[in-house]
Amino acid sequence: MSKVVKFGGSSLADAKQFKKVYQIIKEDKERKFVVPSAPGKRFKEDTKVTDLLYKAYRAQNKSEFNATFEEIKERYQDIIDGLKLNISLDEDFEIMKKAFEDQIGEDYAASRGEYLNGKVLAHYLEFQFIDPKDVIFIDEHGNYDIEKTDPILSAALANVENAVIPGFYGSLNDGSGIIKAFSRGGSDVTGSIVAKNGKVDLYENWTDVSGFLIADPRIVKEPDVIETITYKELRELSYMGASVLHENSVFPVRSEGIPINIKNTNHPEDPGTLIVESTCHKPAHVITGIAGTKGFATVMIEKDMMNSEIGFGRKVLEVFEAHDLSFEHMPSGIDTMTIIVNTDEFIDKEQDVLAGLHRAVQPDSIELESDLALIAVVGRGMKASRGTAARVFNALAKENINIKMIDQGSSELNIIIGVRNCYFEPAIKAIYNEFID
Ligand SMILES: Nc1ncnc2c1ncn2[C@@H]1O[C@H](COP(=O)(O)OP(=O)(O)O)[C@@H](O)[C@H]1O
Ligand SMILES: N[C@@H](CC(=O)OP(=O)(O)O)C(=O)O
Repeated sequence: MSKVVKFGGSSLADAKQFKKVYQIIKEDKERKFVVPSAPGKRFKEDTKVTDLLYKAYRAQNKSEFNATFEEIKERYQDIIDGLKLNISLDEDFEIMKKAFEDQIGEDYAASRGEYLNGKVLAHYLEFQFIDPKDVIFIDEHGNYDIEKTDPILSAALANVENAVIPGFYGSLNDGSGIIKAFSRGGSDVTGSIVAKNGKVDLYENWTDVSGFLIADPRIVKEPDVIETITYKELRELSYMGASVLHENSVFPVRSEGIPINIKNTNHPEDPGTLIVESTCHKPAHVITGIAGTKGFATVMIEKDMMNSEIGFGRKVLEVFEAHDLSFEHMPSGIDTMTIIVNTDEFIDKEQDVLAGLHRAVQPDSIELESDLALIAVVGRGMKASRGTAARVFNALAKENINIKMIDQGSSELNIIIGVRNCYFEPAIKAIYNEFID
């Protein structure tokens, strides 16, 4: 049996956390490959190193740049000193400084957090260091290039006893050697790619909570841990905002049937959450989890007899496509069609989109609102039980929360509800209390 272990930024925030990580790795020889993130927050108001790197790269003047760069250097020096390691990152910082000044690329800048942490961790563990720029290839949209990566990465891991492979980045897949990062939280994806190509039996994802929780612990106080969850359920929850695991981490391991175990670095004895393809384990509750995100906008298009106009939906969606906008949901009535989009992506393009829609489908009216939060109630147990939607609606009605949108897929794995941003937290609490005693 062999394992990949990914440690998130919270698990590697300072020397004290590094020591826990060392202990965890050294007590189990099966923990062969280690994927570290950049140092995360040491306390609530702290800044993640990745955010400092973005800040340094975007600095408006020399003094802001110097101050931020020094802060980053200190974060690593504190770790090195705290662990009494005989390693210097001076040369790396010199190269970085020059590259930042030459504005070599934001992804390069962000990736240095994982690169440096990987170097320190590999030295501490006395494991081989593998730079993902040589073995992981990512396309321009931030997706990993399976064909290019898999043969190279699996060959690189085949004859290695132990290795540290930093998370979050690789090279652009066009042969240029340019550093390319995944989207935020992407070290989880690296862990999954390494698990697949290292042909391991288990992917352990170590973080600061004892597993995937039924709801966000920042909204619901001490929510129950989900013991077992399927890849499908997990993807729904992480896509909708459960940030503990990147939504794209599912794919590489899913094709190989490798389970993911979410574990707590601060409480390694806790069993955590097991994420599997399929399971006979009955879920503890009708719903497995609740997650959501604020910040969506609705574009409500009204036109009499819309229902009889063949091609109406296609023409509407083509306008969004032409403006490089993806849509989240599309509830519709006889004479109305609503497109739900991410407000941040939409806001700068809204007037162009409106003009495009008028040209494309000549609607009677278009109404915009930008105050929507989406909440997903997810559970493989929903298929077998009746009245789940009614319970969700009742719970919200009792709290006087108006539902602005409902979407239930025919897979019966999830119900998506739209509420105004201000009802986001109360709605999650109400649903949690309805289903979890
Ligand atoms: N459903 C959930 N279950 C567990 N944690 C969640 C959930 N939703 C949000 N979180 C948050 O995700 C955090 C862990 O993810 P993240 O900050 O990315 O950790 P790491 O630094 O280990 O990568 C938790 O501290 C918690 O606040
Ligand atoms: N450090 C990167 C990548 C990452 O996955 O970090 P973490 O494991 O701390 O979420 C980020 O902050 O986005």
